[in-house]
Amino acid sequence: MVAKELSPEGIALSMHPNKQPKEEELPWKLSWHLILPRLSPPDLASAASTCRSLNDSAKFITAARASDASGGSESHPIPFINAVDRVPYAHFTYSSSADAAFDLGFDVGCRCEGGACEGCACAEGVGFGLRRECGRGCRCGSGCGNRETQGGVGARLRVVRDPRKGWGLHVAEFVREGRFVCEYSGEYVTNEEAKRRLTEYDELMSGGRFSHALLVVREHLPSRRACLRVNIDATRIGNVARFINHSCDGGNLTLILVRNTGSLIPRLCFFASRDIKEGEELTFSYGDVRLRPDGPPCYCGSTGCFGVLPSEQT
Ligand SMILES: C[S@@+](CC[C@H](N)C(=O)[O-])C[C@H]1O[C@@H](n2cnc3c(N)ncnc32)[C@H](O)[C@@H]1O
Repeated sequence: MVAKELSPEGIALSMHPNKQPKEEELPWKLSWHLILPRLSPPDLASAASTCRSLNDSAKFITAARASDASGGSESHPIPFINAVDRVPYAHFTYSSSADAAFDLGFDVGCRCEGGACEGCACAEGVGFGLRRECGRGCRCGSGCGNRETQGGVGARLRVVRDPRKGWGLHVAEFVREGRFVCEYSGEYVTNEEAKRRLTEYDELMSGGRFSHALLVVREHLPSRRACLRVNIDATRIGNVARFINHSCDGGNLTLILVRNTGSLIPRLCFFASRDIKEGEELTFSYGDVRLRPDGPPCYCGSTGCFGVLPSEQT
């Protein structure tokens, strides 16, 4: 098989796996070293099979990706640990916080000076399961104490492979009850787009070896007559929260909607619902199994496990 590739300069290159060019015949070598880090795992493997130097670079890139799921975006590396099979890491585009495209603008916000936001209107809670934090338009600045969930993940974490559940997120330190752990970051999608994607993901999942990370959360408005549905898809773009597995007993995390002042849509944030020991897996409840009793099998291992993974009706 001959792979025809295009270097960034637009030079078409023919690479035959059985006829390797000499190193000095590779004027495009440098370009490849810029391209390789952007390739998906299958494309990286394919490029690695063409010559020794690319193979060495690909190994280096694989090791770097496996050493930190966040690619340097968080304050601590979040390594992939796999004692189960040979999958070195999961590939996705890292985004440490959800899209801020829903902000009302820079004019909305508190006027507190020097980060003293205790008791300011931005810090007032808005009900059970809801919190408010200062936003982009607030004068207090990034050092303000009312921005607990805005500095990336709140604990040391690692991504650990399980033979039946795939990757899972574990804590690498003790986490006290109530502490912020991480935001569920991803693409905000409309209800229609969420339904379309869920149908597509269902089909892919029926073929095995695919799992998605589209989370649907319903926020009941204070009147309780209406509810706002938030769909966040971390399947392609997201942060390490996409690795949090389900537990039928509710797990050790509480999902809280956090609304930044001036932002229309809340962010979804996980807090420890109890003390969590170092090495424990982080889990939460994906929802009600009764919505879809024919869902995939659940392997949460909790004593009250329903045997079925809750999933959204498509
Ligand atoms: C948001 S992802 C979690 C990360 C996922 N394990 C991975 O490897 O990327 C959700 C998927 O994880 C798997 N999963 C999560 N909790 C599970 C459980 N309790 N039992 C079995 N599979 C689970 C299912 O494949 C589900 O579709």
